[in-house]
Amino acid sequence: MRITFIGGGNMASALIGGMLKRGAQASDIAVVELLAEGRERLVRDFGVRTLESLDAQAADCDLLVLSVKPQQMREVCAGIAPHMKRQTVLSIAAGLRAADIGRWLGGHARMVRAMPNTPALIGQGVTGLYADASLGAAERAQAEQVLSAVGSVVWVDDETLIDAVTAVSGSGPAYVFYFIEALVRGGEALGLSAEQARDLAIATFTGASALAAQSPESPATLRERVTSKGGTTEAALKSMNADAVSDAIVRALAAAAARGAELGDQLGRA
Ligand SMILES: NC(=O)C1=CN([C@@H]2O[C@H](COP(=O)(O)OP(=O)(O)OC[C@H]3O[C@@H](n4cnc5c(N)ncnc54)[C@H](O)[C@@H]3O)[C@@H](O)[C@H]2O)C=CC1
Ligand SMILES: O=C(O)[C@@H]1CCC=N1
Repeated sequence: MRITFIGGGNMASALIGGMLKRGAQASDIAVVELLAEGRERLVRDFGVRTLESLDAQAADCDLLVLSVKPQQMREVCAGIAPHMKRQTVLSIAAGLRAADIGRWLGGHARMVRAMPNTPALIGQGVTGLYADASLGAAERAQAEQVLSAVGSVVWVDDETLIDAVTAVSGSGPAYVFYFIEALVRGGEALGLSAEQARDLAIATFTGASALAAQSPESPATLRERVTSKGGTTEAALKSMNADAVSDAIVRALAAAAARGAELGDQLGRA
């Protein structure tokens, strides 16, 4: 499958890096990237063909991945609309609806929306996928092939749920890093070195995540197992509950999903 990325930034690099690690051929991948330093990095890191703007050869691909910022998408689509034929188009942009992107591409119908996340870089991403019910199985499989090379995939059958996926797992790595940063800060405040606190915090996240993934028990039960009556964990969780940390996280996810819908409304109007 020949794939052309439009936009070679953070997320496209995570997808390309993951795909190459899983055996994809660099010669099957082209990347249109506006910035010269971005193109140099893509060639150096991945050995893929790079271009400043789409040419006929790169447009003649099986899958066109739109990986620019939502605010850049409409202008980008206007530039590639004359090249559109039967390619499947995969957008990873937050918020933007498939129908609006299809319209900007001159009435293109073969659209898939995906919301990946950055652990794709090490093959441990998770992606939510959506396509209109009218899209064929072969086109769905093309999109799924890219994303499943860099982690697991979850299809949703209602496009609004992509904003929920964005809130949970698209943005989610940032919350995890935020939590790790807080653990490190707390550990340092208690006298550990930065390095010790970092090692302990990251290993705890890795271990607890793996335990949650492998155990038949729910996260709530696993949490209870750590929490001895009258012990240290109980003291910490009481403090978190007093600060309504769980509710704050639920509100944060609602803010992320609302921002996705707002981006779709604002940018899609154009
Ligand atoms: N960073 C993340 O964790 C995730 C990002 N996304 C989505 O992925 C998309 C890209 O995000 P990032 O990679 O983080 O942004 P980024 O800013 O790192 O990458 C966008 C790239 O597109 C290039 N670009 C801009 N206009 C262009 C044009 N006309 N032609 C060619 N290239 C052009 C920019 O120079 C830049 O390198 C966004 O729509 C975002 O919503 C989705 C899931 C996760
Ligand atoms: O922050 C953003 O808008 C993008 C989408 C999900 C992760 N990064």
